[in-house]
Amino acid sequence: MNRIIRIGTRGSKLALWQAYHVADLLKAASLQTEIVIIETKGDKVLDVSIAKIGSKGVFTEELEEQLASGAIDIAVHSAKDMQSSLPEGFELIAFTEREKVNDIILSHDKDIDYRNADKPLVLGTSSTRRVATLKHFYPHIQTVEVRGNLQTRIAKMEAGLCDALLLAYAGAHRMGYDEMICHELSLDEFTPAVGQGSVAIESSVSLDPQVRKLIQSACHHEDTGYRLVAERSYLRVLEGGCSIPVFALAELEGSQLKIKGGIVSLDGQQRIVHELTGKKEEGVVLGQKLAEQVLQSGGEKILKEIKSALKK
Ligand SMILES: NCc1[nH]cc(CCC(=O)O)c1CC(=O)O
Repeated sequence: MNRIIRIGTRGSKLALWQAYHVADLLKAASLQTEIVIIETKGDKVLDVSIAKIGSKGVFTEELEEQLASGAIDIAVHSAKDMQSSLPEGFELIAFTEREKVNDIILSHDKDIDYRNADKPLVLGTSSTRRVATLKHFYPHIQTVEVRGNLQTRIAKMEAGLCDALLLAYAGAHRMGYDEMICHELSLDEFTPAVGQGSVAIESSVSLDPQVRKLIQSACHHEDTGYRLVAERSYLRVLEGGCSIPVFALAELEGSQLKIKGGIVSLDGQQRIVHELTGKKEEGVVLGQKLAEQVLQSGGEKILKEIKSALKK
């Protein structure tokens, strides 16, 4: 095909890494690509916490305008940052192969020992899931909010704001900071955010079906797809924006899909987790069932408390 696939992306280093990753996958399938950088509202308002501007679409709206006008064919995002329901007229057409899903602790100090309650530790993070999870399992750890891209966060840590950062492995790895990773956290305690570690490709529903198919066969990783469909179905029921500490991880065991997910209260006092297994093709239903179990066993009350706390 002679047509150039135009890839829209934000301009941050992580976003560009992801866009070039997708471009590489397309090129490997002999498709031509062009990268178009688009600034979003989320990139402009760096000093306000995302939980406060209202997370809905702050990093995606401008990209969607360009998708709708046909100026770009696809938009590339961290799958984790995508709302569970997209605005009408848009869809996720592919998920790239997921890498390690764990959260990690990143620091220059190799002696960080987060399990030792006698050793004071300040961790930088801006994820409510990570803060609440720390409060639950490691209440001795102090946290401080650190926003901005990874490079900015590391600079703030180096300036003394915190001893270490709590981040996704995927982002640290993509940005080339593997050597600063001092701990990989357990998936049972730090169950990741929905979609963590995969890159999502979004298009307008009116994208030429032939182009859509070519992009999917070049970029979509089937097993990752099964996992993310289930996790995103879970998230959709809980209406969890990125400011709500919900988590879910689906894993394949042969043709079976096992999904574990839950919610943790902001103060870390309550953490509800359930697990379900079913056929990998039934991810949507599994995710919904899991969400219902979590809601019925106390999750609903936690969710209400969180929503009213965030409004203040
Ligand atoms: N919330 C921001 C964000 N969105 C995607 C990643 C990393 C890549 C990924 O998790 O897929 C990160 C950084 C982080 O959570 O540490």
